[in-house]
Amino acid sequence: MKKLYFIINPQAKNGRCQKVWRKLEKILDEQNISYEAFFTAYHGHGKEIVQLISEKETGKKVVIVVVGGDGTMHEVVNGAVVNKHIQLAYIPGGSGNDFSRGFGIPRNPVAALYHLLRQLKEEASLIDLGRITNKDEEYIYFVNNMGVGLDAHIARKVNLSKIKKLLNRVSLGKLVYVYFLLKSVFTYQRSSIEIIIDGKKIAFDSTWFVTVSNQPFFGGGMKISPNASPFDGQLNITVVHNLSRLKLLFVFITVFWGGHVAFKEVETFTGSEIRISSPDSIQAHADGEDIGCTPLTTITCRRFLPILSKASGME
Ligand SMILES: Nc1ncnc2c1ncn2[C@@H]1O[C@H](COP(=O)(O)OP(=O)(O)OP(=O)(O)O)[C@@H](O)[C@H]1O
Repeated sequence: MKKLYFIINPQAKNGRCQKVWRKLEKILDEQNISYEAFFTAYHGHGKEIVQLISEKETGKKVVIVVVGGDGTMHEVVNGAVVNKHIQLAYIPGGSGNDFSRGFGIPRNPVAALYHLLRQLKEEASLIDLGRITNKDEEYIYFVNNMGVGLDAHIARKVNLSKIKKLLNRVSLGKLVYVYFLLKSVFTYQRSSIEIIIDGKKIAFDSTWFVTVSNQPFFGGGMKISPNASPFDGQLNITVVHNLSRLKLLFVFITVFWGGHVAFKEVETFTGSEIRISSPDSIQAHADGEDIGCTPLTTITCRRFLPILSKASGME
């Protein structure tokens, strides 16, 4: 049996993840499953805990299970990439949980735990990751998506918001992205952006955002990139530009089923190296976490991270 570690963000979903963990802990204890649990205490701690586990278990195969949201998964992924003997798994405990949508993991945390326990006996699947190089030449990996423009602006607002707490309390946490979109749509300043995809330069005026996806979902269930797959060695780029504020709202409704890609103002591309720059620096995010501003270069890291999940529809 592989050694099992849990990294729990007790603050995910505004503290409701603690309740989720208590349920999971009870099942693990009832089934006499041996594990160790660590709790994140601050932003960035998830990555540090992975390093700690890795030093303790040098060279041994271990499974690290994230119990939290996409932000915690992002931190753990960034710790795990340098330790090839670590396999990752995920139990949704956050507000958005797009990782579980994109990787076929049950949305119910208890069902996700049983799913994981079954997967422990199986081989892990190697998935693609995106790797961003920022202007300080630092690497930032993402598992879901990265973006520049309005999506990063909203991600920052969401992370700092009090309304998220309120919505989580009535189990509507994933609507927080919708709330901030509605708030930002009439004030956000669009920009010119230049993208170079595998050497081919494309310039866009009046751009709302550019999203680079490894899997289809963003922002708590929006199907921003319906064709993205973490197994194809490619990243999927979505550019929304030259669109009036009112029409953006209309197009936005269709993003929940991926219908937005039919609009002429929504352009999609695929590539394995994407350079994004702009005359003024524009906010960027990776997996919903603030990562500074443009210019940025993103590449695909093909079949880079072992993940324990093999739901139907996945390779
Ligand atoms: N103990 C802690 N106190 C405060 N913030 C923390 C703590 N542990 C982790 N964090 C930070 O909380 C942020 C949000 O965490 P996470 O994404 O897991 O939950 P969420 O926002 O509820 O879910 P989602 O991202 O799926 O919407 C992350 O940036 C993470 O670094």
